[in-house]
Amino acid sequence: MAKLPVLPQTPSAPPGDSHGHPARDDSDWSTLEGRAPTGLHATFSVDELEKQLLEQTGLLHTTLSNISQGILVFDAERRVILYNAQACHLLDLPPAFLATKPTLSILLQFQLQRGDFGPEAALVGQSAREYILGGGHLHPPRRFLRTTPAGRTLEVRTRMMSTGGMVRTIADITRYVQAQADRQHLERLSSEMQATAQVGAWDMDFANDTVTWTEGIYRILELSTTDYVPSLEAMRCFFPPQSLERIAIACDDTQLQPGSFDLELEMVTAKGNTIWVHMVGSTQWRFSLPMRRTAIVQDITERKRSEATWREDIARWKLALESTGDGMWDLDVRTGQEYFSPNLLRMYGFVEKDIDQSIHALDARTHPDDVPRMMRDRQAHLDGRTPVYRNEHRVRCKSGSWKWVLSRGMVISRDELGRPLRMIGTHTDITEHKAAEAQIWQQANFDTLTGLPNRRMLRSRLEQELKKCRRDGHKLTVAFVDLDHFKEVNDTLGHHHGDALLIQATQRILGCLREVDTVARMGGDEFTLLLTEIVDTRHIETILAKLLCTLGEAFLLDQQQVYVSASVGVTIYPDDATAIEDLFRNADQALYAAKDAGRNRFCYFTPELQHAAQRRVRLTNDLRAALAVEQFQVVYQPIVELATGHIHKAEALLRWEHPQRGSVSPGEFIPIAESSGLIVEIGEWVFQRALEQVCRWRQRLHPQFQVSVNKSPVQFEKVDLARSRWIDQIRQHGQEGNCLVVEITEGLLLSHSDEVIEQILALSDDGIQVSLDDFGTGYSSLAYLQKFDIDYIKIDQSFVRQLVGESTDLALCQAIIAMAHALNMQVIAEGVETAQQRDLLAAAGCDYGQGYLFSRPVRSEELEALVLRTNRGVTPMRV
Ligand SMILES: Nc1nc2c(ncn2[C@@H]2O[C@H](COP(=O)(O)O[C@H]3[C@@H](O)[C@H](n4cnc5c(=O)[nH]c(N)nc54)O[C@@H]3COP(=O)(O)O)[C@@H](O)[C@H]2O)c(=O)[nH]1
Repeated sequence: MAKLPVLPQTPSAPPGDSHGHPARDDSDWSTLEGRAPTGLHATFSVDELEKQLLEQTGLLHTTLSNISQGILVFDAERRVILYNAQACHLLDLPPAFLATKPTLSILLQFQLQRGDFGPEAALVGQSAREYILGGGHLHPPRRFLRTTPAGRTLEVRTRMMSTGGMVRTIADITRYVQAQADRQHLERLSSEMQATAQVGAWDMDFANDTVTWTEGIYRILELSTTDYVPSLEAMRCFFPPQSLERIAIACDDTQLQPGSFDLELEMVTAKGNTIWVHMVGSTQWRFSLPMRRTAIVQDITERKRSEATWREDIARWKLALESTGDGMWDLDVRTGQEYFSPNLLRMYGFVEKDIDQSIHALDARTHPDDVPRMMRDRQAHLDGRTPVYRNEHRVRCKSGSWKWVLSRGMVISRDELGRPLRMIGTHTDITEHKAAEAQIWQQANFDTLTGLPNRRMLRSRLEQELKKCRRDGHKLTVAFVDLDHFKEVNDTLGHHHGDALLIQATQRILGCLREVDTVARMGGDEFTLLLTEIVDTRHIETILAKLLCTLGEAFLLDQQQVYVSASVGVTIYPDDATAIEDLFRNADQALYAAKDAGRNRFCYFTPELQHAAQRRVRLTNDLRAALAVEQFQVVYQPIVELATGHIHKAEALLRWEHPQRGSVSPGEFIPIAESSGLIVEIGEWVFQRALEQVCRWRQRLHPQFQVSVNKSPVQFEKVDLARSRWIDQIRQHGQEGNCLVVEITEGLLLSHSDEVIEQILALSDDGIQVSLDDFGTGYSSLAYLQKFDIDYIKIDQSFVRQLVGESTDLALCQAIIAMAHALNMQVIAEGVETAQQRDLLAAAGCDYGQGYLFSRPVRSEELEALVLRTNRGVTPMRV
């Protein structure tokens, strides 16, 4: 601390001028400088006075050393005559420098050079910058602020003294300035926040009849902050009567005191606009009198407007939804209260009073089987996991009946945490739709005639059963059942009776099976059985034997007894195959084998059957190429007139010389050609060859020579209208229709197709004769044949083969011959291999014979030679 010189005393200080120049006032200093209290001169000696003075000087030292402000005292020449340590600290001046009593000018020079004021004294407040840069020669400002290079803010105050000197105080107001800045920042934030949130606050002091409100209220009420001073009375103008009434009830009701309030009110702004505010606050009461009321006010006009629009929208939606015929529901998710529209209530036969307006009302009427799924779906939507709620369930109506409804809905409002508040939706009556759906499902999966599962359902059941078998290691039997001769029944007795037979057959099949088994109708007369849980394969045989037995018994159709049998193909999982397609293919092959073996039996699938099937597939492929590469040949077998031994008829028979397999039997490839449809093209080719041949033979052998051509039923069914009719081609060759005989099978006659019947009759009209092949193996009666204009019937080989005197077969042959003749038909006996057969047949009056006895089927040249020989009187011989 510098030595303190004693300053001269002045009696009074002149007041400061009105321009802010420092006032001359040294009254404080007088105390500091140790002026003696009044009366001391009279009571104390000089020594005592000096002593007192020293004490006061010490006190002054101590005081100056300990105050927070820095002090610099200048004399009239502006020299530093007094300073304290705080001044050195705040101004960062070395005490030694001040001890030299520098003038103000030197001091400022020092500070300027050191950069204390920044370039161009930028760190000094505007009011003092000129003074500083002027080296302190100008009149000093009474107060200015400056920032130190270290970032502190100093407040510098200067007071002129009457002595001509001056006192300068320096205070560090950094913290004050910072706090000031923080406060301003907060105020700015608060103002912005109020503006953004459209919030304000007011405080009403009823005791002092004053109101204070924040800037936000000015904004909300569209008031200018400058020209409006709020008052309790004036505030009432902003509330319309209904709002004042509500305030009176909510805030001024003494029953509620001390009351907090939360109101949504209408207000009218200074510009006359009606707005909505949310007012939350409280009232302080004393002796039943309101003392003070504070409230936060938020402008919620926008929200109210959108709520109103939203309400209108909802109302419109409700109207629209109701007009669709759907029922509407509106659920308050938090309370569970639910509104049901008139349509919805009507849908279930209710009126409003019948049912609680609660979510539980319809939940309780929901079918118990549907509840878990419905709850899951609804919760998923409430939790925000699905965009919409959708569920189909049954609801019990007032009458007790059930209605299927499609319930759809959506959460339309959630709180700030995303929790659902409100959900609306509809109920659509889908009872009829469900019934139709069930019917469609039934039709898609079950056979309408028998009610049995159809092919599609069978596959699905089989998939299930195979899964179980895989899991449990069980075997499963797949059996294809085909009713033998069903087609004949259908064709002869009509579809109505065919249907009746199928229904009865179904009942019989079901009667042979166990609950666990499945029987499906695949279409027509084909059924499939799935025999599950078979431990011993002997059970399969027991079941199938029973099945064949029951299906072999007479069916009573409209008083008529009808007999059919069944052929069954059996395959076993997993022994034969594991895949569905393979099992089906196996069963089909086994069925084929059962039929091939004479029907009315069951056949197990064997690898050999598979090989045979594979062979059939290969033959089919080879057949396609056979015509083009000329692997076919037509051979002829004579048909001998039994009475004379003459030959003027022959049957054209097809032969296939396969390049690798050699000669393939027609018995093998004709069925393949039929099933593949190739028979149409092949048959046409045979017809062409036979026609060409008969033309030649009519010239060379006999003018009435006839060639028989086999025409498969498939050729009648798949008639190619683009091709010219056979009669046209015959005539083009200069022949008449009777040069050819068409051999048809009995089955074809049973067809009730008008087209087929027409074709058969057309043959006769064209003069082409018709021969009925394999007679006796089918169902046709001779009387029935009459209407088809049949010319010949060919007794099947099976009757001729065992033909001996007085046999049943002979009796049958005799009967057939007699009846045929009676009906004006001629008879050809097939398969005549012995002279005895020939003689018996001849004796029975049979017109013609065909068989190895006379000749095997031979090439045309050979037959020609044979005929020439024979007809010259040589007895026909075995070739
Ligand atoms: N749609 C067509 N079917 C045809 C055609 N060619 C032949 N077939 C049919 O194929 C079946 C087998 O015919 P195939 O092997 O030629 O046998 C015929 C004769 O060879 C045989 N036959 C004749 N005599 C005897 C005999 O004394 N013993 C004996 N075991 N077999 C004999 O009979 C078959 C005659 O058949 P069909 O008179 O037609 O009944 C057969 O069904 C043919 O019809 C063709 O071009 N188209």
